[in-house]
Amino acid sequence: MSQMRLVVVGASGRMGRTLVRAIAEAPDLVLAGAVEPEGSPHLGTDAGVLAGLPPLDVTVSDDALPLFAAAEGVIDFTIPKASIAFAGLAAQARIVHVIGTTGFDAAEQAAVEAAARHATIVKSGNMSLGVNLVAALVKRVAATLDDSFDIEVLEMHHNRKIDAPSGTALLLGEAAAAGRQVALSSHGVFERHGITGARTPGEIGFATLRGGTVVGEHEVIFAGPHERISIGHRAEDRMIFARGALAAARWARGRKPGLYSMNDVLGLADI
Ligand SMILES: NC(=O)C1=CN([C@@H]2O[C@H](COP(=O)(O)OP(=O)(O)OC[C@H]3O[C@@H](n4cnc5c(N)ncnc54)[C@H](O)[C@@H]3O)[C@@H](O)[C@H]2O)C=CC1
Ligand SMILES: O=C(O)C1=N[C@H](C(=O)O)C[C@H](O)C1
Repeated sequence: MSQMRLVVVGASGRMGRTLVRAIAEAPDLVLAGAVEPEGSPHLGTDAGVLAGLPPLDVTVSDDALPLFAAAEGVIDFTIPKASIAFAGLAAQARIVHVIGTTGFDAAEQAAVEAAARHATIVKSGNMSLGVNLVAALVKRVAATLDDSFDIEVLEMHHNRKIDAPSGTALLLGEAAAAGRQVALSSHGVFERHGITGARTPGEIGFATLRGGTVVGEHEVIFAGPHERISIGHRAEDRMIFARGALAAARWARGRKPGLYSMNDVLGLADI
């Protein structure tokens, strides 16, 4: 099979630069374009140089559509508003769209779902094998334990992160809720402050920490009577997310339109 031509949007971001390096090291993939928004100081710069590599002869552009039209996939770790716009363009160009962006509200998530009627989209709050395996374990443990075990989801990230709780924390909360056969929307507790009253059985609590350069740490605690189970994951390098996103693009190539997750890519759905 020929090399898969990929466009990286948000190419100057922390993940964008990591993705450019990950594509450069993959013999079956080629960087076909790099996009940043209008006004970015990086427009016109070589995407390889931006990522700390020798030049790749791909300059950063703010004109996504012609690049999408000449590619087979777009890898997108940007912001929700941009990802929705890119979903429309990817559908128009009939290319694979891998979305790693987090922080979507309900309306934005609905817009992605609508785009997936015409586009092949893989979207996940965390593209790493490790976190998706942890999510499968969390679902299993939550299904096994009753409400006498309180579930709390903890996360810590670097001080530049703009959304909370993290996409991964929500993914793990959804896994716990699915195991318990409840909706996260009715059982999730995202803030505690002041005289909150005692914990309601069945709550799924979230706690967010921000500081320094932490790549991403998550822990799900099942706190029961006189014992506590803790399942966690520590990301040590953004390359785990980038390689996961590239695996998603390869998997999605040639698949019919729809909204897929990393469970589909990794074959973890039934664990
Ligand atoms: N699903 C996963 O495995 C992971 C998801 N993320 C998520 O990816 C997103 C990006 O994270 P970082 O790279 O750390 O952020 P960042 O702020 O370093 O990079 C975001 C980039 O997107 C660009 N951007 C914004 N609007 C754009 C537009 N309209 N067109 C083109 N580019 C645009 C920005 O200029 C910036 O370069 C966040 O939502 C984060 O939570 C991050 C790591 C892993
Ligand atoms: O913003 C980040 O950095 C990360 N975002 C994702 C999230 O919101 O969970 C994934 C990873 O933890 C890093």
